[in-house]
Amino acid sequence: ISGPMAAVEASDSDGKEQGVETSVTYYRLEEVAKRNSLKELWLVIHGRVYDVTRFLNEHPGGEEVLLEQAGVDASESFEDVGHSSDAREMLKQYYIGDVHPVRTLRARRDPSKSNTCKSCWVYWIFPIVGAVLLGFLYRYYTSESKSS
Ligand code: HEM
Repeated sequence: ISGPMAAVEASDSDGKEQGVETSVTYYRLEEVAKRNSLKELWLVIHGRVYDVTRFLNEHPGGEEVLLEQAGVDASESFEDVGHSSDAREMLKQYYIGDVHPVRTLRARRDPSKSNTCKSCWVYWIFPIVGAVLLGFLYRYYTSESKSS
């Protein structure tokens, strides 16, 4: 699954005209993680995705720290610094969307995934054991027929 998730439009009286402003684009963390270079740098702060590519050389804290947080959840490091309210205001201009709430979906999917994996393991181990056994049986019988 790749590409930004379909935009979900907030209901608005004139939704069609305002669609671009009122819609929220959801990005999966995998999508954000790909933008981890100087060419394209996204990071997550409090569930929101920010494209800070053009902010890199403007950041008073330097581009190094942003590169370190590239493509990941930077909420903690952002708070640790104790950014000013000015800095928080600046976030808005780099906001591009929210993190897709995929974790709950995955949590639901994972147990079944491991279950099917267990069973598929069983499915291929039986034929292999069977084939080895057949091999031994074949050798046993052919050696017996030779000796007798
Ligand atoms: C888009 C996100 C960010 C914005 C808009 C931003 C903005 C700013 C601004 C305006 C300052 C100047 C001080 C202030 O006003 O608080 C600053 C300082 C600083 N920022 Fe950020 N920042 C962001 C993300 C981060 C992240 C993820 C880190 C990771 C550690 C970080 C580390 C720092 C540090 C260390 C300073 C202190 C610089 C100093 O004290 O000389 N920033 N940032």
